[in-house]
Amino acid sequence: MLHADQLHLTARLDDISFSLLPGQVVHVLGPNGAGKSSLLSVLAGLVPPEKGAISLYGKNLNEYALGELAGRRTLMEQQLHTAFSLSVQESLSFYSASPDIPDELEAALEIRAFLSRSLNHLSGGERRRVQLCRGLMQIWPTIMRGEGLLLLDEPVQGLDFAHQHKLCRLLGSLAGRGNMVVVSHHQLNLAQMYAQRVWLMSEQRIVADGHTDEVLQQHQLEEVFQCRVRIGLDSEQNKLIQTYLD
Ligand SMILES: Nc1ncnc2c1ncn2[C@@H]1O[C@H](COP(=O)(O)OP(=O)(O)OP(=O)(O)O)[C@@H](O)[C@H]1O
Repeated sequence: MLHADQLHLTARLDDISFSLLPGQVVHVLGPNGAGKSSLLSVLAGLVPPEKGAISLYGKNLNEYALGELAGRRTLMEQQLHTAFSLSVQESLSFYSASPDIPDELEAALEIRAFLSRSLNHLSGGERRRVQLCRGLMQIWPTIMRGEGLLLLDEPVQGLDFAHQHKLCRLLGSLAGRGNMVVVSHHQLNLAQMYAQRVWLMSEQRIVADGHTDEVLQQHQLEEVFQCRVRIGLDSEQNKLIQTYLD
């Protein structure tokens, strides 16, 4: 269980409280600058909150040794770092004791085909898939026990549609084992399809926290995103969210 109480981080996050239960998938939505990345960094223990406390499985985040935390939670950051000219295989080996990509990860991310290639010679979407694989392999034994905290900042950025869906299904399946997943992005329809819970952020606060259907409502989305929203049904009666400007 992840519990955050009255977080406050100088001008970047304000008075945020929640509890996240094992097995939950939360999608974090909000306009640019709303505080999504800041929140994920704080939950990862990379940035201490100025006020308030976060506990992970009953223990305060700041009481975890760095190595213990690195085996318990993973944070996939928005930026793709490719400063070194490493091969994909070398890059994975920095993060995981085992060199083998678990079959479940390969099925969703499909990176074995370019293991020997340099990270710098991959496309943006391919690099993103490697980055995801690396982050998940970092805590794979914990994920297998269903005790991981997965914090993913805009992981679908750059992925083609099939890989966006494969990733969302993978995250659902990992949550099904008991892992907690917090994923930020800007795709309302992915949240509609795959989130169990949505945190809608605006101006460094969570302004709505609840079941996907409760949060993804026209008036609420229009207010937060300052954009017109139309929610309809497709031919198979699935909800479809469209955004537009007048
Ligand atoms: N390192 C930093 N130091 C100070 N302020 C920062 C820093 N990083 C971000 N900010 C500011 O904090 C606020 C929240 O930024 P954050 O990156 O968390 O937003 P976000 O919701 O992830 O946005 P986006 O959708 O653009 O990724 C913004 O006003 C931003 O300018």
